Amino acid sequence: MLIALLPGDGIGPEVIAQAVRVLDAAGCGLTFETAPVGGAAYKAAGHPLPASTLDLARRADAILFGAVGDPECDALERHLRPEQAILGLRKELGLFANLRPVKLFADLADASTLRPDVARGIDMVIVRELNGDVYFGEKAMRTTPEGLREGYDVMSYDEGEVRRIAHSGFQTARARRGKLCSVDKANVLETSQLWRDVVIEVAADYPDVALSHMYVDNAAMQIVRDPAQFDVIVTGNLFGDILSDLASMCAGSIGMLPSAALDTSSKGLYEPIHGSAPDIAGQGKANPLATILSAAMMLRYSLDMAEAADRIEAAVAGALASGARTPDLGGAMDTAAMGDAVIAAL
Ligand SMILES: NC(=O)c1ccc[n+]([C@@H]2O[C@H](COP(=O)([O-])OP(=O)(O)OC[C@H]3O[C@@H](n4cnc5c(N)ncnc54)[C@H](O)[C@@H]3O)[C@@H](O)[C@H]2O)c1
Ligand SMILES: CC(C)[C@H](C(=O)O)[C@@H](O)C(=O)O
Ligand SMILES: [Mg+2]
Repeated sequence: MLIALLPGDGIGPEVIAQAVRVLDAAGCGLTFETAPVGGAAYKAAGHPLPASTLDLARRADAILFGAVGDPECDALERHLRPEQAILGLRKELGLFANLRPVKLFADLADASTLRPDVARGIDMVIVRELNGDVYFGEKAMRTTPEGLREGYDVMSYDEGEVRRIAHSGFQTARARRGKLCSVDKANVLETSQLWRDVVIEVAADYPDVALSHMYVDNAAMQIVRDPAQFDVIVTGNLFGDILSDLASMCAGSIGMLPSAALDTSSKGLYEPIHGSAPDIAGQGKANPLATILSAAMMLRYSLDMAEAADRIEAAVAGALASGARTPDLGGAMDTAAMGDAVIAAL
């Protein structure tokens, strides 16, 4: 099995290195090919997503992605910025369904920003649409007739885009506790009204799943008030981006949340939900567990290696149970030492 390794920028290479060590230690027998992406690729090749990197991503059985984003690239034109690489990969490969599991490991209740009794209820998946929404609508800067600068980004979804992510949401819920909460802003946005209408239509195919709807502002509050009420959330690209960072702190740290970006085939891109964290890059402070858990998702969803995925997830739980903590979790362990702890638990 060929894995495209795209470490990217900042802490990306640091966390990817630990995931590769864990995959090797688990005896997965994978072949890795590495390619530059993001700011690193811009600096080396003049483009954040070089054709050779996209080609590797297309050839590989799965993609393991670190993070992109480099403050030195902030002044570039938008199409050359590092973040375009991850947006481009998701779009070019048609990876529209982003599964972001939010789970509290048994030993991490003390790291959650919620009271431990509330935090213990967290076990949900955020199913985030990845190929549409305000991310991919027409966008530009222009000057108004009054001479004012104006920026705009068009938010849109067509019903086909909503229907396919709704199916992902219902199928994810069906395989879990059978509860799906669709999150939108239908009280204000036409995009969201269409979203809600189509989700209700798709629900007819899933009579075994209990569907509810929630406005996104309320959802943000409810996730921190009582996360146990959620099984699966399905939502659009922007709302899912924001809610998943918010939910991560309920589970202890943004360094804990993995993700899978999937199409309808077995191909997938796996990445932590966090970014390149320039504030801690190069200091060994990054928590690699989100990336290690992303690698486990890759084994499960793309490589048909569920047993190895289970072992890696159990090893993460074991490392945490043994007291392993990076600084984001209130400890002092460095990135490689956390990798060591997972390998020891394996
Ligand atoms: N998928 C991606 O590649 C992705 C995702 C989010 C942000 N970004 C990019 O990353 C750059 C930085 O963005 P940001 O600061 O808003 O978000 P970020 O997720 O990089 O960091 C937010 C905060 O969380 C901390 N953090 C993140 N990951 C951590 C980890 N594994 N262990 C410990 N602490 C961790 C950081 O130190 C920082 O304080 C930007 O260029 C942004 O566009 C990329
Ligand atoms: C870097 C950025 C484009 C990206 C997004 O908004 O999707 C990130 O925040 C994420 O969550 O993967
Ligand atoms: Mg994000």
